[in-house]
Amino acid sequence: MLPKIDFTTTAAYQYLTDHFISMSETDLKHLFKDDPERFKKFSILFEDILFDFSKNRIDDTTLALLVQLAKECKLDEAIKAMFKGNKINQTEGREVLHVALRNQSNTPILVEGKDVMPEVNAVLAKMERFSNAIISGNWKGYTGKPITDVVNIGIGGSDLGPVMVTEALKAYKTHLNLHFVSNIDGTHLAEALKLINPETTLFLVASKTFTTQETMTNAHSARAWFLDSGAQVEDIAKHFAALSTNAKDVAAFGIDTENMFEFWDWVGGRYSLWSAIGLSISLGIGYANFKQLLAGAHAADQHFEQTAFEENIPVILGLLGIWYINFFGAETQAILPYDQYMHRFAAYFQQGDMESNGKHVDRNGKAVDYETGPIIWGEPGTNGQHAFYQLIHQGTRLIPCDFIAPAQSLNPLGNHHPILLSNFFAQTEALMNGKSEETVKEELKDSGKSEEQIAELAPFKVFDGNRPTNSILLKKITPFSLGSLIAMYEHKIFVQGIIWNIYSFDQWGVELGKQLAQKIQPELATDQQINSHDSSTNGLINQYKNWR
Ligand SMILES: O=P(O)(O)OC[C@H]1O[C@@H](O)[C@@H](O)[C@@H](O)[C@@H]1O
Repeated sequence: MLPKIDFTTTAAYQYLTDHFISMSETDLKHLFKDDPERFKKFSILFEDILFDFSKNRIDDTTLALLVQLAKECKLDEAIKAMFKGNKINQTEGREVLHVALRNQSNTPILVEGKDVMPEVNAVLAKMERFSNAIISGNWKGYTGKPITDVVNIGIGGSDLGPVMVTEALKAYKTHLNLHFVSNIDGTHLAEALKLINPETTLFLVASKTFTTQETMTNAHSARAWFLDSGAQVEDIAKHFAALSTNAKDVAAFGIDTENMFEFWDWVGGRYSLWSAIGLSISLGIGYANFKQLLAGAHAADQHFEQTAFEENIPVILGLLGIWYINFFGAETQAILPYDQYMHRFAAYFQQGDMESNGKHVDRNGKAVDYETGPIIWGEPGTNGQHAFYQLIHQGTRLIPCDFIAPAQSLNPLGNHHPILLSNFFAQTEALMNGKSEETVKEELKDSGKSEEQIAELAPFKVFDGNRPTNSILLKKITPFSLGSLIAMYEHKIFVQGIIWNIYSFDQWGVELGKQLAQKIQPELATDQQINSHDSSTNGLINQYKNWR
């Protein structure tokens, strides 16, 4: 079981409350001037990842108090409980063991006394055989042609991870073309079907529960399209595979259980890209690269499990978030990858973070009186710079930002990469240092403006600075380094959930809308006017009926 401590009652929280008063007045650039060792002190090199957290509004005392907070909240105990396979997802009565999926050390991990590693390894071996057969062309479609296209049909955790990873690692792509269909909007499937040939397409029906309405509807439509093209029911075995925990419903759908890749209810949907849900990744970049992804995540798991909190990247990432959310009142967290391939990284962690920590009831079942999960958002640099950075630089809100960039480009084209990285370095510097009124006035004077014009324009051109950022510089985006990075962000979510005393691994908040949609669906079947809801919902439904 997890500890149930209200972090606002700890001694560290009280000290931090006092300490915050002085830190909120402190300017980051002065902290750098006062301490030449600051970068060295507040940065961590892990494998080929440099995590620089020195441009945060912290000093030695802040870090020590945040670490004390983690200790008082018994984070160490909670980490052990997760890795040991305790049922820490208490509201669903489940273990939380995505770490077992990438446990390359193969040390036994017990679920109710039984080692799960043999099962994990067996599914991985099956994924390897299957991936090799498809990629090599040995696996033939029903007319004897090799597979050229793979369509992953899944949503949420059964979609976002594979999409993000296969995009981020596109440079490692096999010859297979990947397509992802998630939305119930028929447009999503219809557009994918335009691009593929049933004779050479493999559909992966990815759903932990195998009951999700969007996925099952899309899967049935894909199956109907396949059969309409002239294929027979017995041909389905060559063109459909299932990634699921629900063998019964997979068989009922008509997918040969030989083509079922299993995982287990101790894998949360948003933590499942490491499981059979990652089959599209293995097909898209090859099994050897998929294995490297797991190895990178495992290295990060070991770092998280074994490193002192002061040197522990996920712990520090998590604590910095607590510092900004619960003391500075920050509401959002931007994730800004300076890598076009990582364009879905922020979207992926929107689910990872917001579905995990978007909770307002603590582990005692009581409503919390403090803020929990941040709003996660972001787009790749430099596009974001020309869109929303204005607000980050000069808006009224404090927005902690994570800047992520690879030192080596996978497409070294002319001088693109040095230009990209000069922007990466410049942005965190600009956010920290800002631009003083004095400098603004000097610049305006140099550009030939009159005294009057200078006085008029200057206020608009001042940057307060003192805006906090993390910089994560990777040597290169590889399957290994990406695996490590994702795992670190996963564990950051865990750290924050423990401190906020919430359950991070359930997602009851997604249910209500689903239930109501189930009720409304039959109401849309007739042209009869509806009056069973509030006047807004009735009005919208009735107008829809008039217009359809
Ligand atoms: O993988 P399945 O079971 O289709 O679930 C897909 C998604 O459904 C949502 O409602 C959430 O519960 C997500 O966590 C989950 O990833």
